[in-house]
Amino acid sequence: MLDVSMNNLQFAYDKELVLSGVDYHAKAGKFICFLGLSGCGKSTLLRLIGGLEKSDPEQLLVGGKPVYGPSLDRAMVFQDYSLFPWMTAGENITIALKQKYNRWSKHKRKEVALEWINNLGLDEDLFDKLPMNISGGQRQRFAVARAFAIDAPLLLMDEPFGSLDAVTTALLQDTILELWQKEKENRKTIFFVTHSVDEALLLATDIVVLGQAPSKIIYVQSFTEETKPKRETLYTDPAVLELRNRLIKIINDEIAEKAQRLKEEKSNALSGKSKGKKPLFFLRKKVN
Ligand SMILES: Nc1ncnc2c1ncn2[C@@H]1O[C@H](COP(=O)(O)OP(=O)(O)OP(=O)(O)O)[C@@H](O)[C@H]1O
Repeated sequence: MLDVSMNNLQFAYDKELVLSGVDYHAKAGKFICFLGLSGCGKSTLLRLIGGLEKSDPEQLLVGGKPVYGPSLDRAMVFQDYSLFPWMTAGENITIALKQKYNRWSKHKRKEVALEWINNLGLDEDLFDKLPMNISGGQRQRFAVARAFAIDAPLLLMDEPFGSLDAVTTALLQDTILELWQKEKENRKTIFFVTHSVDEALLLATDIVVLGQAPSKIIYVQSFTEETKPKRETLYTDPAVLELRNRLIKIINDEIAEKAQRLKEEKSNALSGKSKGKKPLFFLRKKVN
């Protein structure tokens, strides 16, 4: 179980400021879904937590410690390219197990991998196939199986079902929820990026909406076990319907505001009235 603290977290790619001061504390065992406009910095935030980008060590703490790089404590699942294409789907799991549990025998690694393949509803015959020879849904199941198999206390998922069909997505959403809920007191902390308000409503204990870049958090909605929306009542419960409308309005307002800002910037540029944009000096932080 790991908690995550973002303290005025700022980040820029070269001179492009993406996060302008994110303050958030995720308690261990929560399922946090990030929503926000395309380009607002959701994936960047996930990459920072995962240690794939470097932040100021004081601005981001995982389990109370600064993030200096990737770690087996933080498993990641991306929308695409989640598996190494040159290994079989099964080896993608066993290699991760070898890294995490280097004393385990080959037999034990395969046994645990097969157990997780079964947990994800996959046919064991797929173990020896290359990722290119199985379906997109099966690849994502293998990626999720790998993430759960190494038992990382923190799971980072970036639109993991974004390219899958609706039925496969629904099945995988239910599987993830079931696996996460099953752990009771020892639940993983999950950060999950999505564009779908419904997906966030279905999965999250906490929905966090980021504003347009350079972004900050503009809205947070937390649920208890009792108030957390269920699939059966996602489209009938008046409280959930009201919340869905509120979230959609927040996002639509951001879209309208961004469109207006871009229009003004374009018109200023055309009329030569550039406001003299201030240069941004928030460069990628170097951590040694
Ligand atoms: N490696 C990179 N180098 C430079 N700029 C980047 C890099 N990755 C992302 N960006 C820029 O940072 C901003 C935030 O990107 P990010 O992918 O975090 O947004 P997002 O909210 O996840 O978007 P989407 O919902 O479209 O996936 C964008 O303007 C993007 O162009």
